[in-house]
Amino acid sequence: MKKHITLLPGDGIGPEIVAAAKKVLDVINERYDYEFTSEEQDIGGIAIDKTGNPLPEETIKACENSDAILLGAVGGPKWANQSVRPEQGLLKIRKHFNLFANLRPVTIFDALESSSPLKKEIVQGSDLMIVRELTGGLYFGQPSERRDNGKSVIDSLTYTRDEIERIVKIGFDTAMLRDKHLTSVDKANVLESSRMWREIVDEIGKEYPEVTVSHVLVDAAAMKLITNPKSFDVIVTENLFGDILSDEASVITGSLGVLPSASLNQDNFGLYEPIHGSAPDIAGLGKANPIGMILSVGMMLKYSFNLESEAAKIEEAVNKVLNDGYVTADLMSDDGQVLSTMEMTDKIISYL
Ligand SMILES: NC(=O)c1ccc[n+]([C@@H]2O[C@H](COP(=O)([O-])OP(=O)(O)OC[C@H]3O[C@@H](n4cnc5c(N)ncnc54)[C@H](O)[C@@H]3O)[C@@H](O)[C@H]2O)c1
Ligand SMILES: CC(C)[C@H](C(=O)O)[C@@H](O)C(=O)O
Ligand SMILES: [Mg+2]
Repeated sequence: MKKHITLLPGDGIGPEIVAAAKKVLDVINERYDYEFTSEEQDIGGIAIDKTGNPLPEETIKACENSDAILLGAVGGPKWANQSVRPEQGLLKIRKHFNLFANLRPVTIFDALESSSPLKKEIVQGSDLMIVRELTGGLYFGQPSERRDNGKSVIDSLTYTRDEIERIVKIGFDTAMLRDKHLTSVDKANVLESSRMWREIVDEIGKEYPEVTVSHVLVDAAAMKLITNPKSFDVIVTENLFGDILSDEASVITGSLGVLPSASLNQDNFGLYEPIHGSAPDIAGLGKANPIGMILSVGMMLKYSFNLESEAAKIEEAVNKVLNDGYVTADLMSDDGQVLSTMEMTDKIISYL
């Protein structure tokens, strides 16, 4: 099998974790006789510094000519107050490729049950999937601007029926492959968009009689997620709520650094990235946890290339490394051996 992948390291710890992903890809090439070629392109702050544009045309072209995209992270304090920001590059690439379906699995590794600040009996055995709408809602609404000489400001939340229907269907399809329980998270007690969302979930639910559906308001869902994570199987929700809830869910798994994601379009073309950001506080120190990035490589193998067993091998290797007591600095551990980004990567590779 031949595949070409565009690597977008981006900013902060992005280059460190994408180097880890590349190492894993190279090893998969050698051990399983695949031909995964790759090239690096710029996105985010580094692209602004070089070209003034957070998503240069050259990057788009390279991604268009690829079978999948792996992204590290974008952003950082250097660009936070500029009119052109790194995060715009990420939003643009998601929109350009119509990557509306963002899958964020939240699975706790046995060895990390004590790494969570939550009680072990609460997190033990947690396994849920957040299906986040990724190309609509507040992050893309127009107008979005300051008004009246800065005396007021507007951000707009719009969704079309089609946009809601397609992500809700992904939510139901995902539930069918799992425990057949879908929690739709909204704010229907306040927002019209959420009331329409709820109606559409109920309509589409009729086509999935085997799936039980719960509607939960986002504020209550935020509470329930960390008090009773095992009550969730699949969560389907709009862009902003999914962003916030997925970072919150990382508390269950011990660290933001271990959660991967897939952002897919209707043809299963995908961009794969850990859910965390560029972690400016630890950038360049070799402290970044590469697990979220490496599991994102696994998601790429599974969702874009149909290599399920190879994806499972990556997860198993991560599981074994953690079971043997190896951790990175972000994972609270009393007796674990703390490894750097590359040491952790090499350890995972040695267990592959
Ligand atoms: N997909 C993305 O590219 C993405 C996602 C989220 C945030 N961001 C951007 O990243 C920048 C920093 O944002 P932030 O600080 O709010 O969030 P962040 O996710 O970068 O960091 C939050 C905390 O988690 C830690 N952390 C994150 N990833 C880690 C890893 N792999 N290993 C160990 N520790 C890790 C950080 O050190 C920090 O303490 C901002 O510019 C933000 O817009 C980008
Ligand atoms: C950086 C930002 C635009 C991004 C988002 O909100 O989608 C990030 O927080 C994420 O979760 O991928
Ligand atoms: Mg986020």
